[in-house]
Amino acid sequence: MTPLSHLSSSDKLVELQKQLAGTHLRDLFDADKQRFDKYTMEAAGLFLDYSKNLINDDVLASLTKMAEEAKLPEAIKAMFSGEKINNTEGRAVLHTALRYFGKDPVMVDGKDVMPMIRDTHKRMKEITQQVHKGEWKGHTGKPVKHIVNIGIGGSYLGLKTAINALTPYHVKGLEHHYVANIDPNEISEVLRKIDPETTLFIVASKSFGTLETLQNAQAARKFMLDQGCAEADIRKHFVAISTNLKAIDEFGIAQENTLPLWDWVGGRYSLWSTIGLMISLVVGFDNFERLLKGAGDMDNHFKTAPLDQNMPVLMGMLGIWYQNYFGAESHAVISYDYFLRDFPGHLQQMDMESNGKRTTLDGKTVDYQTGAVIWGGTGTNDQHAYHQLLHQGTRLIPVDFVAPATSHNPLGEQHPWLFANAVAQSQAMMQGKTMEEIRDEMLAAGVAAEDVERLTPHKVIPGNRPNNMIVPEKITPEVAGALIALYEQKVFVQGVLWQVNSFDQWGVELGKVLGNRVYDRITEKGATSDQDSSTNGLVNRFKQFNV
Ligand SMILES: O=P(O)(O)OC[C@H]1O[C@H](O)[C@H](O)[C@@H](O)[C@@H]1O
Repeated sequence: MTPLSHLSSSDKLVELQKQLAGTHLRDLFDADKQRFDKYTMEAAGLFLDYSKNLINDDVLASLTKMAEEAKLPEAIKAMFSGEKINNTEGRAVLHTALRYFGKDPVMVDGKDVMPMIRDTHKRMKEITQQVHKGEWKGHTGKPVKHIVNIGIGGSYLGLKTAINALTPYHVKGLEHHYVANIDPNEISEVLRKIDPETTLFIVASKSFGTLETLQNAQAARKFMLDQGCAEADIRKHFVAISTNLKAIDEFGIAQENTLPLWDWVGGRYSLWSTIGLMISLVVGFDNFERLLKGAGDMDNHFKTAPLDQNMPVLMGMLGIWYQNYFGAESHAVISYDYFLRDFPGHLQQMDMESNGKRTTLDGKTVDYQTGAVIWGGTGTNDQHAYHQLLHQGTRLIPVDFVAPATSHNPLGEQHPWLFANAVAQSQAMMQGKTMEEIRDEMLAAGVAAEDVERLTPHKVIPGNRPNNMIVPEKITPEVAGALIALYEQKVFVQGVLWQVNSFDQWGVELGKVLGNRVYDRITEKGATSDQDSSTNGLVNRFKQFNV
């Protein structure tokens, strides 16, 4: 347990944890038949059942009190109003402005950013329509049939998640591909599938300085030239998105094919920006706008709902309850929807790059745990893989199940079975199975008494494992937007309570710097001997096979 002792309301939570530690979720359900009615809520098309959490009214009241003490309402206001809350980079955090459709100005450094946002939406719509109508033509005059997003991290994970979530909305006749990794296998596979005459590459990079993206963009450019596209026609096949317009120019992408981005949009929060061009191309601009509107609805809820009826606040505070008061170390998100299969990967960057920090906003080292290890996957597949550990392992792993009530593909009884499995997993985690139940079941089935004794301990499932169920009616663009925004705001809530800057990522820099140094050693002649012995050895092994 690593309580947030910088907050005086934390003491009460320590006490409540001790009281609840001896209580089973089953008992909480038995004691209060209204538990479901009490601990469910709806916002922006998302229904949340948080009744299977180790909570009671006192816990919720104390968590709310702690959020107030941590000045969460003030922090929410500061973010939405464009204050420079990213204090290590001196930046505002305004991805929320990208999905704001109201009339009020949103000011950064004395300037309303809304007209710029509307201009770029217009531009995104134009590009999308040109491609869809076959007006955007390649160097041989053929319309675009393949679009390739070259980008990594925040310039890949979010847009891919949204695009796959919206599979039923994909426009016909366009193939979409992604190149993120510097591993040459990835781009080679994509280049093998596309037709150079009908391909449009989108180079998406906030900084336009990311190694992987620049190398892949150069490889794509070379491929086009090798395939007979003249240098002067390269512009017909490349669009670039970045804050760094100078670097785009140096790379050789025409200015008219460039979309801007702003430093107040964090990479992992950028799918709502021009980085989302790929989404607009794949699902159409109207559906992209619907995605933005859904996220905007969630923002509005987050901004206006009282803390104790606020979905991102509740989910954020419940996460803190388990990480800091029950000693949980990770948090799983499991979607019972094939189209949401990329969601956990996006959440990993969104959450772990945001709150994987150990220094408070004013430079002190924390004395409590911060960001949880986020992981997950797709049901029902994962039931046949790692759910064993969720049910009988030694660790407490809170889970969010995301399970839409209806499917875009109602095929026989498959969707009811899918949903039934989601609910059953949630119920099994909560209830477990007692020794008595197992014993009685086996005896009734005629199992020999000595086998009953031998097998019972293996079959006991402790239950009492907290979980949330998120049940939208269906994954529409609005719902997908609201769902992603829900988790973004949950991450924000936790960052405020943990007093960290959720919007920088200094930790990823060291690996990049050392990567350059190791690359220099790998490409220098002769044996390498000036690094630690492991680095020297590994570099020299590489050289042995690459003379
Ligand atoms: O969009 P880019 O500037 O190319 O950045 C891509 C990614 O690079 C870095 O690794 C950062 O840690 C990520 O936050 C970012 O999303």
